Amino acid sequence: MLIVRAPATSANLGSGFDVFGVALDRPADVVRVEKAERTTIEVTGVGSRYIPEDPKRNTVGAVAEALSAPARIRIDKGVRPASGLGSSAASAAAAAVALNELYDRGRSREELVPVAAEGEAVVSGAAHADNVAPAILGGFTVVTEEGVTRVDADLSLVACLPDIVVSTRDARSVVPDRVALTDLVETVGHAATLVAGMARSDPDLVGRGMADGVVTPARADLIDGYDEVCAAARDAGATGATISGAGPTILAVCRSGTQRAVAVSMIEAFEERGVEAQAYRTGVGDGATIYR
Ligand SMILES: Nc1ncnc2c1ncn2[C@@H]1O[C@H](COP(=O)(O)OP(=O)(O)OP(=O)(O)O)[C@@H](O)[C@H]1O
Ligand SMILES: N[C@@H](CCO)C(=O)O
Repeated sequence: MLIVRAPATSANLGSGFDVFGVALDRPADVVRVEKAERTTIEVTGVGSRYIPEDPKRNTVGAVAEALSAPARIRIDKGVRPASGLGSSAASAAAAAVALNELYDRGRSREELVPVAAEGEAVVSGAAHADNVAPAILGGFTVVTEEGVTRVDADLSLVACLPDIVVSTRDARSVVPDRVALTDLVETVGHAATLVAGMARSDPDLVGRGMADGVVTPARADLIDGYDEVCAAARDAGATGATISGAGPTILAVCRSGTQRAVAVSMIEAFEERGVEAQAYRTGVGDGATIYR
């Protein structure tokens, strides 16, 4: 048997829709795999009752198929599904790394990114890799058609998860399919600022670069209290806050020493709207890790 842990991830970071992603220290999924005649899946842990065990409907089933690696797969969920924390991607990434090792397929970590993205197509209809890339490689990642670029970064983060469910499929349906040139120019500026900030582990640049006037405003209505929670995070010392992935989690970047205050303020702002929430005090983390 092989055991692999893969982390939660936060995609988009505002200006990098379907391109940027970052691995978080926590939470994480743990996946156990054993060779078998055919693939079977068991799911336990956070939100497991909402996750199908049918290999055709679970992200790890698509990964096993793509690697021709049938297995008994047990998933212990630490990342709540439909959270905006790359729940489906964490399982897919862990399964890709585990099955590659179990069957000695010899794929590099970079080569496993499109394999794990096959799993994402099962749940959201698109094989986007912005969650699976950081879940496999760790750090901050930039995904394009040409491949993945990885940047090491060290940042203090808060991921605040309200008791609201937003499915990626629904959140994608509200994204505009055209942008004006002025919006494009502004987005390129923000995205470039964010990448420079990641390369320098500079929370001010990253926070500034998270601004986005295209996708985020269209999705903000799906999260009750979005504006208030972002404002509370900034007032408590965050340099920026935005929707994590497709939401409803809100990701905040913290100045040194402000992480606890940011977490508390975000929870309280949700509570003022009558929404329960929990906050992960986290940072930029490693990718999938194999435990034999
Ligand atoms: N192994 C899995 N883990 C979690 N969700 C899964 C898995 N396999 C299938 N799903 C389904 O995927 C959906 C959750 O994925 P979704 O992409 O909506 O959320 P997320 O991964 O938390 O968010 P995001 O991609 O925005 O960060 C649920 O409908 C769930 O049943
Ligand atoms: N980039 C994706 C991430 C969610 O899976 C989105 O925002 O729809």
